[in-house]
Amino acid sequence: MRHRDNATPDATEHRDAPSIHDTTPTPERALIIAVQLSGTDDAELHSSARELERLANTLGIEVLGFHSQRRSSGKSAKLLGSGKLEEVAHAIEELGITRVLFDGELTPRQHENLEDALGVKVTDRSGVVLRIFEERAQTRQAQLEVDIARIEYELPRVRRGHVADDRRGGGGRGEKGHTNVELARQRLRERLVTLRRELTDLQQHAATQRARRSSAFQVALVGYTNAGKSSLMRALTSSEVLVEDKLFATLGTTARKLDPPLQPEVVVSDTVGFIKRLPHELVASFKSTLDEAHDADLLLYVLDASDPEWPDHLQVTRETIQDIGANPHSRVVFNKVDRLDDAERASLRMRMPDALQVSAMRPELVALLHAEIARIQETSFVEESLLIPFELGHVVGAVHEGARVVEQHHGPRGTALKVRAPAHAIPLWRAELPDPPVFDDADSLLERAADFGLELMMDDGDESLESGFDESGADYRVLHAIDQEGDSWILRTPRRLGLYEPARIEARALRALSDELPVELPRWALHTPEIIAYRRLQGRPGWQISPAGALTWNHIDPQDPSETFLRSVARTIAAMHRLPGDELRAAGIPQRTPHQERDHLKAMLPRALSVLKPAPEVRERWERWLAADHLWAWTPKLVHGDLHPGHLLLDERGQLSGIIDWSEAHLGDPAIDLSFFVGAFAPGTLERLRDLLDEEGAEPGFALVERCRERWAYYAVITTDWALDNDHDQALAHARNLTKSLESAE
Ligand SMILES: Nc1nc2c(ncn2[C@@H]2O[C@H](COP(=O)(O)OP(=O)(O)OP(=O)(O)O)[C@@H](O)[C@H]2O)c(=O)[nH]1
Ligand SMILES: [Mg+2]
Repeated sequence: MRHRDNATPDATEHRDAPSIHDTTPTPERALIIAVQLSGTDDAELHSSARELERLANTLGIEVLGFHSQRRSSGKSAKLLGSGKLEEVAHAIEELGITRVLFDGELTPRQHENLEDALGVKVTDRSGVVLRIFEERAQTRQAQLEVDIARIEYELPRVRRGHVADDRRGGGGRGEKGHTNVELARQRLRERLVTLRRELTDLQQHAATQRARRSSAFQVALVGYTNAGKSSLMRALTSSEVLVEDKLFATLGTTARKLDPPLQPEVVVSDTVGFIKRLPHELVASFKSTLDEAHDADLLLYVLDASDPEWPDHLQVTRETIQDIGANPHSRVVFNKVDRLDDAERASLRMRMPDALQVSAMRPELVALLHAEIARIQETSFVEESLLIPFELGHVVGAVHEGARVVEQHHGPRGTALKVRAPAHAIPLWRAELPDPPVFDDADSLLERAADFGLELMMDDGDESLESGFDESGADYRVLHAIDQEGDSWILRTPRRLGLYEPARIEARALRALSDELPVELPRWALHTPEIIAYRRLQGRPGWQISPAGALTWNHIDPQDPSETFLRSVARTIAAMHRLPGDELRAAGIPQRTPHQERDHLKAMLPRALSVLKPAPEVRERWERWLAADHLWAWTPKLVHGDLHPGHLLLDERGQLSGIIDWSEAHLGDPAIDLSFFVGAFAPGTLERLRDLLDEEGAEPGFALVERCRERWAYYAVITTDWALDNDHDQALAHARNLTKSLESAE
């Protein structure tokens, strides 16, 4: 019965086991055995065994029974007690069992002992999964990954005096005995090196292939095996992808165009299914098959709605995706809802209101998924303008293919295209264009705006504005301009290169927020690395600082801010707190968790201390705040990040009508925006504002007043850090004054 003299048990099986392609009428009959360790409850034990049964079915093995035993350790050489072994041996007799499947991983020693005790072949979980992977590996890459996993699985087992059998050749089949062990191992290791090298080459090739189509919006279907990923893929792309009611129908990924097509193009990728407790030898090869998920713009977590274990499946899938460090926008998709009745669908909707309910078998539901993909693609778009010199006509073609062109302007220096496209696509085209200049005179900036079709003149009619550039900002020069109709515009141009990426984040934040808040936000009509232009908003900033440093307040009295003003602020902040974090992250708005924020602030302290040399009690105050865990338990909310009165636009009555400069916007500590009410207004203002925030339903978190006060006290450190980075003497002087005021307050 046993053939173990010249091969490990698993390797032997390959010769004996009926392949799933065999027409053999009698399927193998198997029992599953398991060890129940303390800490594993019955439900887990059985669900894992059911999964192993499905895996076995995939290999054409029929499972006829299940035996388990509670043990304190899975490490003993015999694994099961002798009584249990007898019970299993008896069942083997009774049912005509030809194979025992162990739901776990066996050491080579345990493997041997079990086979000796039971008299039939034994396969552990790794062995089963490996065999499925081998059967299903279709692409060369998948085959290589599985071969590598197989050799890694075999290598330690050669030690037992058996020479491993590398099924795909080269491993030394038939070589025998202890004397050849070292030689056999050496060969396996050499083979491993060759396989790995080939795999690396192939992966590089795959990566370049991905890069080539990456101006397309990429959707990846991920999820548990048998959830219906391949079926959905086929329904979404009208293509033939292998679909089978077996686990692991898909190994290796495939990518196809969404059908009906969208503009710009959407590519859908299918991926390998997940399982719980993936054998460790296979983890690496499995994860490498998830590269597509890594690069995706949208991940669809596909769940089988008719499988009661979907919550587990979702968790496993999410954890693995996190492990590989992928963090794109994602949606949960329940598939196979055709198998549910209305009540079941309603209850799923209660549990997962944001999940889509679809069925690969129902075209009208597939159409819903198609529409959702289109909607999410749309939210991923950014709107920017490109000026393409006439000699680079091929870029115009590429842009038309990969973007939605919303405006086109032919000027003397080239074709200007205003496009809406996935954020990652635009830099690909920009890379082919000449670098834009830095503008330090107003006329050439206006001329550049005209190249994009925006005809503006300098605004020298308004007495309160400086003519020419406003040079007060550290990063941008600002120009006030008017158009043909006399409407006012703001033009921003960076003082240096390298501000394009932060500006893109600001653009995405503005796009995501512009219709969501009860006040006006800038709408960028022109966005390029060198110019940002928008219509000036109504209202006046709460304060203005003259070039000489004099501060004037508009429409509010900082000593007694009106109820109208404070309520309008509270209402806006409440609206910001209500925005769903997921959507904002998906729209490209960065997040800082309490942990990250604290580390970020801590890191500034040493340099600021050495420059500011504060009194000991001030230093202690700063350190105490950073160490007080209870003040760092807030939930990240949308914050403006630099909400001083100069960024608040007010109408005549002092009501907030607009907010400008969202360059620091992120998901973070709500106290950041509110701390200015400690620093810039009369004592007691923050407490008044807090009560209004409560009334308006804002969620700034616990201990708000203390958090704002301490954050304000730390503002001296933050300002110092910024002043040193930007070589800004005025800001440094300001930070010193703040520090002094803290000393006298103590
Ligand atoms: N009733 C029903 N069955 C479906 C649906 N979608 C898929 N199936 C069936 O579910 C089984 C698995 O489908 P696949 O598309 O191969 O699943 P997969 O997620 O790609 O599986 P792996 O490639 O193994 O990870 C097949 O028998 C499909 O016919 C659906 O919406 N409704
Ligand atoms: Mg599949």
